[in-house]
Amino acid sequence: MREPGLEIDAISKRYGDVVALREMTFSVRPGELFGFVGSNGAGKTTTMRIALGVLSADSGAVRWAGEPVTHETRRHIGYMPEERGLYPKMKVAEQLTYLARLHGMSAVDARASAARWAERLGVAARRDDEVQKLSLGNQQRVQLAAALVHEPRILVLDEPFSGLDPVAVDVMSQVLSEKAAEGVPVVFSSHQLDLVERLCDRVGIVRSGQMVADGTVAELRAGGAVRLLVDAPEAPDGWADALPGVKVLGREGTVTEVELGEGADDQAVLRAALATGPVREFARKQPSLTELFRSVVTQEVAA
Ligand SMILES: Nc1ncnc2c1ncn2[C@@H]1O[C@H](COP(=O)(O)OP(=O)(O)OP(=O)(O)O)[C@@H](O)[C@H]1O
Repeated sequence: MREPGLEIDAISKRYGDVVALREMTFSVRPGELFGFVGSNGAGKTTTMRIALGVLSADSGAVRWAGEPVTHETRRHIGYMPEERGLYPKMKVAEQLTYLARLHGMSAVDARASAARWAERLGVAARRDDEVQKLSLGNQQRVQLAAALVHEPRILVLDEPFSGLDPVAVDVMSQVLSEKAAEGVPVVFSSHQLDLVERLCDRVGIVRSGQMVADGTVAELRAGGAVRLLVDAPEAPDGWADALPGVKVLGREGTVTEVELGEGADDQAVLRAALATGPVREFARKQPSLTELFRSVVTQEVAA
């Protein structure tokens, strides 16, 4: 049996009349990079805060390696809060060392770890500067160093990529992949879906406080509708409109994009295209994570 890792089991949470989470459920295995995506207000931050224990759930459980998460377990979680949490007037190295000490490291180990992570995240030259004097992107690098400095066994990061320049995005991506390769379960939220698609082993899409899709990008694709690209240069406008179960999504130049509904036949689309003249291309289109996400969010509006 595979190690269970971090399990979020049927967590519900209300803020007064607002239902923030409804039986939110997912798990992140050791060594897995899990992308947590959803619209604004879908419940990602609330879930992460509950996993960390800074907020309590109304019901449900958070487990690590099959056991309820305790105060002791939480010392081994590296957390990057959305609201960020650095002391503005403390110097970079001082702050990282302090946070490592707070998680139980010896003074010597804490200093060494602070220096190592400052170097790795490209802020070593600013080690003696107050955090408030750094640019926002550099503050964010320090924030990631703060989440990593005590060598956590679990990483929970709330929008770690927001506001970073492309070089910092690369550094952050590498660090997260390395941590996962060391066996750490890594969960992070992001609205940058191209990045999530590139980086993550698994993705969870949250809608209105519930996990509505959870799997590898390939698995999520398999659950979505089939789309076809048909390049038929002589086809008149509307050539595919009357085909049963077929929805025309658009046409660019000579290429028409269609979506196949329940019971629709791709061969019927091909025959209809050939009836108009030559067909230069007839292919299945792989939807991007952004397109999959949009279709889930659209279902929300339709529901
Ligand atoms: N302290 C609070 N008091 C009242 N309602 C809250 C509070 N915190 C969050 N909410 C509500 O709970 C819901 C979930 O919010 P949450 O911040 O978890 O979403 P999110 O997915 O992290 O959003 P975003 O992508 O915008 O950061 C929203 O409806 C939000 O307005």
